[in-house]
Amino acid sequence: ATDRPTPQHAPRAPPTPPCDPSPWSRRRADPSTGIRFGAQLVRRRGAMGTVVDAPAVVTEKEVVAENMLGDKKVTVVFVLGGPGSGKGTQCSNIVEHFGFTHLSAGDLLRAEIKSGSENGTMIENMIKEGKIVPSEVTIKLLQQAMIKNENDKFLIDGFPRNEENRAAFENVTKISPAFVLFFNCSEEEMERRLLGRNEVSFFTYVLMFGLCILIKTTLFLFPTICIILQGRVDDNIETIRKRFKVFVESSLPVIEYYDAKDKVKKIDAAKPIPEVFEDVKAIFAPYAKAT
Ligand SMILES: Nc1ncnc2c1ncn2[C@@H]1O[C@H](COP(=O)(O)OP(=O)(O)OP(=O)(O)O)[C@@H](O)[C@H]1O
Ligand SMILES: Nc1ccn([C@H]2C[C@H](O)[C@@H](COP(=O)(O)O)O2)c(=O)n1
Repeated sequence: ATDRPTPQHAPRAPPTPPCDPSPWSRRRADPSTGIRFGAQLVRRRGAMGTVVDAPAVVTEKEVVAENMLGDKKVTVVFVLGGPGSGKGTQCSNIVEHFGFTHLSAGDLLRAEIKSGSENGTMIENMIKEGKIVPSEVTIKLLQQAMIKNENDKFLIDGFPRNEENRAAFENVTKISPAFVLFFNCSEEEMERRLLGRNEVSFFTYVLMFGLCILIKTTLFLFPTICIILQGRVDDNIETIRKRFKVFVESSLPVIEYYDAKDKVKKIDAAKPIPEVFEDVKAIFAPYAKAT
């Protein structure tokens, strides 16, 4: 054997076969969403033997134009920040003033649990543990929601939560965000807000019980009302602490990734709601609705 260096135009080795055929490896169109995938994602063994999603070799023909969802051109803003930093609150204001559609990844996952889908139990357990649901599940829900909606401007709230979310979304949809709105807030303040979100006074329970007696449906209605009043299953101190840890370890690196691309617009989210919205408004001014 000779010691000659490999010529630069040497034929490439064939791509490694996927070690786990997953929904990602389907090409062209996903029948349930009708979306043409611009890149194929396959499961490969990465460093240290971990399974990672990596784009496979794609031919030029298959590459879909940037920010096209099927045949639709879309503007996407990722809304990120710690749990309880006020993302949902401000998204409602942005929807009202700037005509965006709000898609909360957490809300879509909670709706999936309620729908009784086959993934429901897995999603519920992961949310209770404060963990991040596998990207393929969340991305599929986001894609379906964007396709169903006629709007072309979307606020994607609480996504991408980790590097896997980010890379998979970009690879599958070919969409990159116009910018990332980042709500910066201390853990003490976020904890106070989250615990407050689940607080329902004893008086409210008594009032509801009284109402149920009045309309003579205590047996069926009151337990249902209690479940609704109980609020989110993950707004308890134990899960909140886990969510903070996941945010620091997994979500902050995503914000740093976009920051390095100069795409992050950081908001001081510790201020009162109207003041935070003043800062948000300044950022969204270019998207003002024509009157
Ligand atoms: N600037 C603010 N000052 C005080 N309270 C706020 C502020 N913004 C939001 N809140 C309150 O904090 C709680 C959490 O807000 P919100 O649901 O908008 O946060 P979030 O970031 O979407 O949370 P999560 O990530 O858990 O979904 C709510 O009860 C909301 O009314
Ligand atoms: N990209 C996402 C977004 C949310 N989840 C799960 C895990 C979160 O704790 C939970 C609630 O989300 P929130 O409403 O606080 O944004 O939903 C996920 O796994 N992946």
